[in-house]
Amino acid sequence: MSIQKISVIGLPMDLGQARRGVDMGPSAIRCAGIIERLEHLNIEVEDLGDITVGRPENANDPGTNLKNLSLVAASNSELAARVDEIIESGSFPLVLGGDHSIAIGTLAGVAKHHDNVGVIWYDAHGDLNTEDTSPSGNIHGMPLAVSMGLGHPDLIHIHGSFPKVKPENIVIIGARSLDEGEKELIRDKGIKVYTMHEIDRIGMTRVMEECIEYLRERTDGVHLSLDLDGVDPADAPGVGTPVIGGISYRESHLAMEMLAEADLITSAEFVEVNPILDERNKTAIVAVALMGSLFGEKLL
Ligand SMILES: NC(=[NH2+])NCCC[C@H](N)C(=O)O
Ligand SMILES: [Mn+2]
Ligand SMILES: [Mn+2]
Repeated sequence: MSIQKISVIGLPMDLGQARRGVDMGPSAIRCAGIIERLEHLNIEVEDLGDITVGRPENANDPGTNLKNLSLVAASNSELAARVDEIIESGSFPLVLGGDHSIAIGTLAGVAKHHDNVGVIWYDAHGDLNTEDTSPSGNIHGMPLAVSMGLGHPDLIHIHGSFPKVKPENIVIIGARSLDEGEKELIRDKGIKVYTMHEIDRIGMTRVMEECIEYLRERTDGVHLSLDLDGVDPADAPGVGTPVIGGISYRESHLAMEMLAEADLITSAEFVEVNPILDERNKTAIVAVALMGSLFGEKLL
């Protein structure tokens, strides 16, 4: 089943982390031409605009070290409902962030439609912290744990019962910065991870072949959650938590083309584009090129 229609929706939220500006991500990605790019691919495209995000009155809710918990939770509930609606209508949800905490809402909306959803987490980080292990209190470091049902009740209960995703249905690609608690969780739950070591060692081609085969066997739909900081900061400098030694633009491009060929992905989000930290919108341009490839763009 190839994709007939894509619905683009933005969540311009920067409250899941400490560096302002990632709320301008959806706008930067539209400026880089995402809608026109997708329209060229003979797929019907609709742009649903952006979800409205509340203004933070004080950074911390009483009784928790999670920053902006109530606003992050509210925005994610709204996103979950919108993603749910998009899938219900037979369209493919393409979510533009925003910081990575928005994956909580996307996955909650997606999970409604699957018994066994798979996730590709393309990221320098694991985003597997809980309030007990987080070094920062930033919710963008937690969405994958939340989606497994681990974390604050206000987050794990968004849009339905938990867990949204089973640990054995997750593949992390590009990891090179993991906190101690995250490493423990990965070992504990047996989450499949291709760190930069494996990418260097066996190459992106084999990593993607293995990843595709692994998820095809066990899932009934696969969500791609692509954090632009998975890409090396030389190619994607406009991110709030850059980590050197990342996946190149070329390798990322290949990974997206292989996913397009595999016809495996059923929803996607591109997050953490921060135009304030960027160089002439380079990171948004990279994001748009990767989306083009994901949806089947070819040179010839
Ligand atoms: N989506 C991201 N960029 N996450 C970065 C997380 C960094 C760190 N592990 C933390 O918990 O704060
Ligand atoms: Mn990251
Ligand atoms: Mn991330």
